[in-house]
Amino acid sequence: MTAQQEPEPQFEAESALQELVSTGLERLTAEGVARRIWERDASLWKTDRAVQQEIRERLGWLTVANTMQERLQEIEGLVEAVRQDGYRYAVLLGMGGSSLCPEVLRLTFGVAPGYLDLFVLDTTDPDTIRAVEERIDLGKTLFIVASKSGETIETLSHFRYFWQRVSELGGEGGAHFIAITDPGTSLEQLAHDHRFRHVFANPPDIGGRYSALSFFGLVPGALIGVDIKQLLTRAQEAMSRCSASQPVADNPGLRLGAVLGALGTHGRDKITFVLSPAIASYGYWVEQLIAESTGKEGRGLLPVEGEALGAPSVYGNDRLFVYLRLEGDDNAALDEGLARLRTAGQPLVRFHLADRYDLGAQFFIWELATAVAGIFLQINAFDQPNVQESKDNTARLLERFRREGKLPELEPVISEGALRVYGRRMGEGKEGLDSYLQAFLDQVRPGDYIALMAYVRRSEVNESALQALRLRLRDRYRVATTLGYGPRFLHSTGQLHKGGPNNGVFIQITGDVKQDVPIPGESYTFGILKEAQALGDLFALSAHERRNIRIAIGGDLAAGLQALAQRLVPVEQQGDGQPSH
Ligand SMILES: O=P(O)(O)OC[C@H]1O[C@](O)(CO)[C@@H](O)[C@@H]1O
Repeated sequence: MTAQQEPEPQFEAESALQELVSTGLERLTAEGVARRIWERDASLWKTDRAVQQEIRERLGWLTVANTMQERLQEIEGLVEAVRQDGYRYAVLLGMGGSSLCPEVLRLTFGVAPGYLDLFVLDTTDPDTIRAVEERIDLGKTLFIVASKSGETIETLSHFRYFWQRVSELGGEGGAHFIAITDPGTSLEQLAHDHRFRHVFANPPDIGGRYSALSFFGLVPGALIGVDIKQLLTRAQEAMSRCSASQPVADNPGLRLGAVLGALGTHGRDKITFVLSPAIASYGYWVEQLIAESTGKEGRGLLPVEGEALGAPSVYGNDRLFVYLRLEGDDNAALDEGLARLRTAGQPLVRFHLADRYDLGAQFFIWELATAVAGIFLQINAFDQPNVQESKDNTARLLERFRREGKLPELEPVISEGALRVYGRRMGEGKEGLDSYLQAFLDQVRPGDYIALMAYVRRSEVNESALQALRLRLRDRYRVATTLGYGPRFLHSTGQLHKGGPNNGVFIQITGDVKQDVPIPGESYTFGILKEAQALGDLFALSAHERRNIRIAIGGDLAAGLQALAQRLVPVEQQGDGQPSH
């Protein structure tokens, strides 16, 4: 069969890897996995009865596209009403699964004429909150409070802040707010108490990261003018291609799941996304899906998103590349870079997207494939047990702040210029900044990954400095790298960091807050909350004996990041893998 005739996704690899996947597909066929998934047979993942019950309550994503086709009127009614009332902006307050699909839609489709411009607020960074506020007109802004559980601290803090700001305008504050949440949550109650304009009660049998095609993705999408009916239709087409009546070999979700599962359990566990520029943000969503679903019980797949393509020499044999190629986009450099990687023997999965609405199909296919990969990994792909640890640490730290008026201050192991480093002592002769950082990075082994966790504003300047640092580390150590912004990544790769295999090397980066923002009704500010989250996560990483350091940059962040890149990977140590574009 040629690559063209092969059903999607196409999988290109050496014969040994092809065989692993064929064996995986045979297993899926023999065990009737397609049928059992649609029958919601939770024994596919776990034997424990209680866990099976929990899993059954998380499989609503399988058919939610059908359910939502029936609920379009409710969404359209809201959109028409707010447009008529002159609203021009929407700000989504939400984390992880409650925010990532809306962000992908905004970045992929833009804003249609006459619709609302959408800002997604998924951080406690005070500078970012102020920056969003500066770009909107409060009187013409609709706030979307999105939380499945209704309990998420970031989201509730944002609500308090913006509720107060809107109240200062006078008039009916509730007209500026809608909620998306599960039935019966405290957020639903809060919305009623504050007379929100509307509450979308989401089907409760869907976990956050599987909720793209539910109200969580669709309401914000409709507000910016995305044709959500079309998005759902593409998802439904994918659902029928993945139905139990299809041969497994033609089922894109199962095929992809078999590739992820079979290769992932044989050392190729760094799923490296290469995305056409117009759909590059899809990586944010799929990163959470894979990391939070699979990273637990010491196992897991690492999604690598946003890492620019490099020369073959910078990659180890732990990668699986995935190319989502959007027809008509600027793909030349990616085509070429990937052709070189194929020649070098790297395995590759390809999907062709005819247009941007094909993302509707991709949402569904990746949800199914991730669930199937979970069968290979023998984990529950629908919980996130280790996220709670960081949250609990943060709650304890905030309690202490309430009592004592301050957070604990860590003692730096090194303080040099604008950089302060916190971590374990590295032994004699490693007391200087360079020797210490070198000793820390000397722990990196093939098959590891380096995670940059930056508690700074996601501005263009910071992003390009951090991406440059990331590539320097990859090219020097030839390992996969990730870049996450805190606290956003806590709801994405954060689960895998603590619950997955102990092959991560973690660098937490913090910067000074320019101007803090209060949280009404609390003694702590957003700045304190962010610091408590950063510390809480650091403690959780240490409790799991993960290799970690914190680097605090004082003063000018851009200059500090540049200095840091040079100290972590001095020019003379830089690798040879120049990015191919
Ligand atoms: O929608 P919620 O309940 O606010 O949760 C937000 C995110 O937090 C998590 O529960 C944990 O990180 C994610 O699974 C979820 O997407």
